[in-house]
Amino acid sequence: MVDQLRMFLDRVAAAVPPPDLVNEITKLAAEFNARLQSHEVAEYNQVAGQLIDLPGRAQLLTPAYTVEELDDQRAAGHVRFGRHHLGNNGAVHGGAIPLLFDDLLGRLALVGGRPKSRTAYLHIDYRSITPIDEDLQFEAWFEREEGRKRVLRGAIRHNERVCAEAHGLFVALRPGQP
Ligand SMILES: CCCCCCCCCCCCCCCC(=O)SCCNC(=O)CCNC(=O)[C@H](O)C(C)(C)COP(=O)(O)OP(=O)(O)OC[C@H]1O[C@@H](n2cnc3c(N)ncnc32)[C@H](O)[C@@H]1OP(=O)(O)O
Repeated sequence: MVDQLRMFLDRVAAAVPPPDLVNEITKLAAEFNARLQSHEVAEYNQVAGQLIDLPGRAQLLTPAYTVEELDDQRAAGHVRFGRHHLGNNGAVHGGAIPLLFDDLLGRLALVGGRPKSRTAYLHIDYRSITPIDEDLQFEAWFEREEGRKRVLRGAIRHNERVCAEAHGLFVALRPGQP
């Protein structure tokens, strides 16, 4: 379902459909929304975002990224942004790139039984255009850990070319901290 919805968002961004098709799709979407509404659950029971083995944790907000290598210091894999994440002129929107890094670095910050943390800051350097519709490689790694503070870095590459780099601080939550 999530794969189809990701594709749907890409198609919506890319298409200029005739008015009768717009009306038909609007009715179908309204019907799906009504059917899903009757199955709504509380946040801690929801499945979206919890399916760690699916691209982007099955969370539509995040681009579909797949982790292929993971240990408690480093993660690597690939990501593909589609038309939904287009900024302009073939380049990924500048706001979609931190979405990937926040999720990826935040996820690595948890590995190895570390307690939950939240992003305190996330700095992005846009080094070159990040293209849509291309397989891109990413890497994330720990720079250092000091008490509750975890400093992580990440990079997205298109083959040998660095597209973007990230530098983030994640602070481990104290018991009871939301
Ligand atoms: C089967 C199950 C599968 C489940 C599968 C789940 C997978 C799951 C993957 C999740 C992946 C998503 C990851 C998204 C992660 C978010 O996006 S979280 C959302 C965005 N972030 C937020 O909303 C955070 C909002 N801010 C806060 O809550 C608080 O400011 C913080 C960050 C917790 C820190 O507050 P605090 O705990 O009061 O920390 P505080 O004592 O002030 O500071 C601690 C240290 O950090 C330093 N510090 C704090 N903030 C800063 C800053 N901005 N700059 C520099 N230093 C700072 C302090 O100076 C201090 O340093 P030391 O004095 O100890 O040297």
